[in-house]
Amino acid sequence: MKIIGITGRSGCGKSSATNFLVEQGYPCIDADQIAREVLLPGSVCLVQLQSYFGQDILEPDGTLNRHLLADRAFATPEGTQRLTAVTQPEILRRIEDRLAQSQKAGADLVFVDGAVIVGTPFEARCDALILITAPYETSVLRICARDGITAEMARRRLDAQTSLETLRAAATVEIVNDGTPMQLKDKVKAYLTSLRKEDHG
Ligand SMILES: CC(C)(COP(=O)(O)OP(=O)(O)OC[C@H]1O[C@@H](n2cnc3c(N)ncnc32)[C@H](O)[C@@H]1O)[C@@H](O)C(=O)NCCC(=O)NCCS
Ligand SMILES: Nc1ncnc2c1ncn2[C@@H]1O[C@H](COP(=O)(O)OP(=O)(O)OP(=O)(O)O)[C@@H](O)[C@H]1O
Repeated sequence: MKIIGITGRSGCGKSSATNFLVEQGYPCIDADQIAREVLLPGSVCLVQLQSYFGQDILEPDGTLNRHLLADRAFATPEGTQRLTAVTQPEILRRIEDRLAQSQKAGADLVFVDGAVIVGTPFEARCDALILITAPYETSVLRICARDGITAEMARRRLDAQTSLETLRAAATVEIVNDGTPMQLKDKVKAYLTSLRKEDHG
């Protein structure tokens, strides 16, 4: 079974590309969705995050205040590293569980969408890595529109993430999402065609 990672910095269009692949019937594992499951009320990871980022990141009912944690964790590269160190082992374990299920179901190809693949042990599990990119200020505008945060917060989020140079060095292919959503779909389609050619040639 071939594993293809889809990565890129915040707001580049990973989810948009993955949604298209799901529409086309490809099995996709969403690492952000798994990350949400890992931080449900009562999880051990939440307790560890609280001790570093503050007791108030949890609401009185035990749910995570995602905005507050994001503000604190993405404020510095160290904070982002700490967030990753706490959550990543459990996220990777759950991704492996889902991959095993896909393999059992007879899938020959699985896509894994994750902002944090490069530099993790999961990078070596990927047979290919698609990097989605968009111009910096385009990403800022898209993040602000989607999440209702200020441009300053969006830039901070981007600046705390793995550099584009590092991501490019690890990627098999780069898809530049600087046009319309339709153009992004066309680029993903072209990649799928090249993949089929590779498999049959
Ligand atoms: C801090 C949290 C709660 C903020 O949630 P919120 O809903 O506000 O934002 P969202 O999850 O959409 O993340 C915003 C952007 O930051 C990226 N991001 C999330 N965590 C990290 C991280 N540890 N390092 C770098 N980028 C990250 C996301 O993929 C996305 O591009 C959330 O990002 C989180 O739980 N992060 C830790 C888990 C993780 O590492 N997720 C990435 C899995 S691939
Ligand atoms: N080509 C495009 N033109 C206009 N808007 C776009 C385009 N691609 C994506 N978007 C929008 O930009 C926002 C960010 O895209 P998306 O959520 O796919 O990025 P992402 O890489 O998954 O982000 P994150 O890692 O922050 O979750 C979304 O609201 C999406 O609808």
